[in-house]
Amino acid sequence: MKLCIIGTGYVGLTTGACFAEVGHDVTCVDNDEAKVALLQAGGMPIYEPGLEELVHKNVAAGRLRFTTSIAEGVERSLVVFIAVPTPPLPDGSVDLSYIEKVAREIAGCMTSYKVVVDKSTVPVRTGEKVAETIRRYCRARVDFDVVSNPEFLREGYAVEDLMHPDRIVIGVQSPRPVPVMREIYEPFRAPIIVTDLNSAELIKHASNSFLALKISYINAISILCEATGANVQEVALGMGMDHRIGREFLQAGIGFGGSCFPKDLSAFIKIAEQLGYDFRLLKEVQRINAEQMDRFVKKITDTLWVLKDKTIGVLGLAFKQNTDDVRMSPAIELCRRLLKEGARLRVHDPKAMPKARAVLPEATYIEDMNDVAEGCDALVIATEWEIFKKLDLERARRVMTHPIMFDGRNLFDPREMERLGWIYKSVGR
Ligand SMILES: NC(=O)c1ccc[n+]([C@@H]2O[C@H](COP(=O)([O-])OP(=O)(O)OC[C@H]3O[C@@H](n4cnc5c(N)ncnc54)[C@H](O)[C@@H]3O)[C@@H](O)[C@H]2O)c1
Ligand SMILES: O=c1ccn([C@@H]2O[C@H](COP(=O)(O)OP(=O)(O)O[C@H]3O[C@H](CO)[C@@H](O)[C@H](O)[C@H]3O)[C@@H](O)[C@H]2O)c(=O)[nH]1
Repeated sequence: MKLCIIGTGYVGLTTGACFAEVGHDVTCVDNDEAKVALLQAGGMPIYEPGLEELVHKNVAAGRLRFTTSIAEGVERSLVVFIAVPTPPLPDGSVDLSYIEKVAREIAGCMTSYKVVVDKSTVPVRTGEKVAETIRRYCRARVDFDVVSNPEFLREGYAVEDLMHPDRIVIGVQSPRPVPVMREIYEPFRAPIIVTDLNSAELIKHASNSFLALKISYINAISILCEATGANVQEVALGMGMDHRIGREFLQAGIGFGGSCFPKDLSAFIKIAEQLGYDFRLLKEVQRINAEQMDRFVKKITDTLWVLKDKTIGVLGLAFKQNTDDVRMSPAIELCRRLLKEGARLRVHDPKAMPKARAVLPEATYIEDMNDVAEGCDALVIATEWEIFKKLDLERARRVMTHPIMFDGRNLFDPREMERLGWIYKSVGR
């Protein structure tokens, strides 16, 4: 099937590569000329495990190409996916100007029937607006369908999630585009659910908000664990073994971040408000998340007292492991808080240092994680990278002024750390 994806970011690029991998003919469009030139030259704008090989392989096979021209992509394809940003406005609502602009541009160059599929995360009722806009701006007066097909991939695991999705959601206004959408997804052998447009849009915001709720829930439980000497990881394990609860998204830590949860939560609260419902449950999820960071910073200041002129080593800058993405990263937020208190920072991340330098220029960037501890008054673990578990703890202890570690992601075993001579503080244990 001939597909066009408008917006070649995390979602557009990874989705485009996976569609090509299963045999579709894919044109990825982006208005960022530098990004398109980089991709055309064989470069990669993001780090995502397995993506580079997939892109190169499918470009070489002639199934995947990059362009800055929406007209070219639309002309060539039957199905046009929209994967542009839907960033937050200052009041928490969604900036839909990217979606509206692209809808107008698609309409302007349609000369035959198209299925226009929204993959960006949007407020309920956006699809209806997209359909209205296309109808209004389509000079050729051709027929079209609008579909909502939300994306559930996780950064760092995007290829895996796209190739083996839990489910595919297809929201439609009529049955007409359903066979085409089924044909696109047939090679992925995943359950497909067909809903109305509004339900599909709600599924995305409701899912992300529920996952964020799960994290805030376990973070709240971590407070009770600290107050009683219980261990939040054992509590999470015991809860999660009930299949109705599930083990995932019960990792206590310094809170959730990233380009999705914080903005989607604010958006959903705003959408609910506009629909006449005060979603207090989700406001509490936000509050717990913010307080989790406050509590962790307090843990550091309570132990180190004055941070001015102290040197702190921070391991992790990405908003989670396996990615170089630092958008709304709790690790970056933590670094800013420590800098504000006057601390000097020595920082390291396996993949995110180039992107972090742009938003956190004040820190000293260290190439080898085992060199970070040199001369530090404390070490902080801010991102859950597995590789940090291999840190040379003996060497770190020797080169620090004091062997103190604040583990915001519970990577180490508290008893083992004490045995090794560390003052070790983690979350909920
Ligand atoms: N990042 C994720 O893990 C993820 C997962 C699921 C859903 N989403 C949603 O998908 C959407 C895209 O997110 P992302 O992380 O891929 O964003 P991104 O910023 O990485 O990529 C968006 C791309 O769209 C391009 N763009 C903007 N306006 C354009 C236009 N008029 N024409 C052509 N290209 C244009 C930008 O240059 C950019 O390359 C958002 O709604 C997001 O909430 C993101
Ligand atoms: O038990 C957990 C799980 C995650 N996190 C944090 O939560 C944030 C988000 O993690 P994750 O959900 O794995 O990453 P994203 O790539 O942002 O993916 C989420 O947001 C995407 C964009 O909407 C959705 O497609 C995905 O389904 C949804 O998981 C990160 O800061 C994690 O450190 C925790 O603190 N504890």
